[in-house]
Amino acid sequence: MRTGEPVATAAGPVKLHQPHARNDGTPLNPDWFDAAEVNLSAAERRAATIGTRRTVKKQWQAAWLVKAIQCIDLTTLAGDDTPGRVERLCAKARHPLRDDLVEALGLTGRRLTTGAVCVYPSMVRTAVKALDGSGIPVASVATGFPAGLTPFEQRLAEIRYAVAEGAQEIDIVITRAHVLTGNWQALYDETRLMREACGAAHMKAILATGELKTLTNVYRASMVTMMAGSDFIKTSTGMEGVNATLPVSLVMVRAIRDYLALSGLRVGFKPAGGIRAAKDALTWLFLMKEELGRDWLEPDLFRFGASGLLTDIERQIEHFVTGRYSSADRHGMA
Ligand SMILES: O=C[C@H](O)COP(=O)(O)O
Repeated sequence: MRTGEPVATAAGPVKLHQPHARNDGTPLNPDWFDAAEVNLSAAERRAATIGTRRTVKKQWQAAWLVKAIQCIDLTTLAGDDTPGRVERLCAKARHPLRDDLVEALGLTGRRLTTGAVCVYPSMVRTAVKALDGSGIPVASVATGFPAGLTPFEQRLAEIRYAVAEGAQEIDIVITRAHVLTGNWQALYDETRLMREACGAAHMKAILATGELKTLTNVYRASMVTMMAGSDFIKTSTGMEGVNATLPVSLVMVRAIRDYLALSGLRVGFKPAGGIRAAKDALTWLFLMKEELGRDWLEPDLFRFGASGLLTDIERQIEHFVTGRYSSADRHGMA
């Protein structure tokens, strides 16, 4: 490649994070989802074509990968998280690519960061301090993540705590039982109260789709949590047996499209859990572009929840720039 040539134009220019208007929700409208039935094999067939319909190579691929970096919620959610690990993660979020790669991509002097850093509530303060002045928001999981089965008042208190510590985004988990028993009113009411507890912080609702049994349940839960005011809907905690998949993502983005058509309100999407390959990240970006359009390729409406994805993206960009792969352990994360 010719070095120094700006690549970040194929999927659009590198833009500053611009939060979109919030989703204030609507009343619970069962008419919007009661009759919905999702055909599993049709969803699987359509999902299987997404990665095959478009191939991007060389500088175009590098540009899409830069876009993917900007949309990552760089995550650590492990029992052995330490302040030191969170600080290293934040340093990586500020500076996701090595200087020589940034220069070769022609992006020197441009702001290139991940979309956010995502941590447990007790790590929010450390992350906020480490990201000071960077403009990178801290996202906190809350509400008894990952199972979401602590007493409800404690779940709300956890949201308030994370917000008070400085989190600008809260990733809540829903009560799966409400979906599995079809108690949409309870799901709506709980999610509304969580949204209230978030205050000015944007709320992402984690559906834990691997535990919802059917794609029809995924569609209905998506609609109800959007009506309750979720700013994003998110596939998974990363801790379920099955996490982000393309068929589930397709159903959720179609729900976002339907909700937009019915309410006029835009909701973001966050696939999370098990997304580690740069190639897979590209497939998700293509899905967003095809199903929802260009606006859903920006961090205000699209995020990857991922702990390891950046490692592979950096390797692929290094390969594009130098023609060689280095081993993954050269791209330390946390
Ligand atoms: O929300 C983010 C997920 O927990 C990340 O999952 P991952 O570690 O499989 O990338």
